[in-house]
Amino acid sequence: MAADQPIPVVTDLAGVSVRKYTTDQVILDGIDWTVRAGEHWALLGANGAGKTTILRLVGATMHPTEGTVEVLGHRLGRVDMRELRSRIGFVSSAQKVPVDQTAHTVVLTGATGTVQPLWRKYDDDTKARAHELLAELDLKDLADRPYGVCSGGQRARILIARALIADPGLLLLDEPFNALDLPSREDLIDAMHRLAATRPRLTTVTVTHHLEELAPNIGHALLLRDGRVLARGPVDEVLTGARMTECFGRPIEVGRLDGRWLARSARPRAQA
Ligand SMILES: Nc1ncnc2c1ncn2[C@@H]1O[C@H](COP(=O)(O)OP(=O)(O)OP(=O)(O)O)[C@@H](O)[C@H]1O
Repeated sequence: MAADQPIPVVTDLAGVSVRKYTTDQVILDGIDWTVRAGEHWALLGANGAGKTTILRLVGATMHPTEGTVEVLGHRLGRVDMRELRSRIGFVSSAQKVPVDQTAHTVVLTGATGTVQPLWRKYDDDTKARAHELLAELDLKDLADRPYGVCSGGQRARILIARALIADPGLLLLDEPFNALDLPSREDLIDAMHRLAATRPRLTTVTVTHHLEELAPNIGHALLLRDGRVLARGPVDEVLTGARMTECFGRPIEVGRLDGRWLARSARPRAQA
């Protein structure tokens, strides 16, 4: 891309609100947010702040009550949602995957966007590509291992390979670190960092609860509180102690070491 060309917008939310139909409860309120190609965003906020709901909007699985959502050049409400979804990669620790299928088969199902494999649709190139992605995610030796016996960290990386085989214009990760032990977490962070380095146009949005889970390639953050944007922009401006304290409603200290983040909640000391 020439230096003077504007960077394409991957998703844009303007004045977006989501309300629960039955009770009129406000879930998201007046969200404005733009993600451009090649950016990596973290979505942070307390439980119930609205992170997953934002992911569902940009993942084209729901419509806003008010405002506009554009994803990969299409406005929700004016596009075939299923077709749009086929261009968006989605990874969630809650994803349902048949446990008896091998890691290689699970990756292949990403090419058809199906839970079960559609064998007639996978040519030799696609099968080879699934092996390449497994290798890229350090899972080369697991190709024939049933998904159900893979560890949580291996499963997360299999699901990322599954999402990447469709060459998505946008990759969404909903709490991919959920229930991972420390080595698995670090392997996944390394994998995300490597993927970003080798794919300059890859665009990701990761919902997470912990700053320690942010890979060094995450350059932007959106902080949500009670369905509203508290801050958005480059991580250096957004992930400050003051902003995190406001976001989570208790004193939080933030530090950074070699591109990684540290956060801890400082309880006010009891008076002696
Ligand atoms: N389908 C729904 N029906 C009713 N309320 C909903 C629905 N989806 C979300 N909510 C409510 O909207 C709010 C935001 O939910 P959401 O799952 O987006 O938050 P979150 O930030 O992802 O939370 P967590 O960190 O706990 O996963 C919560 O109060 C939730 O109970």
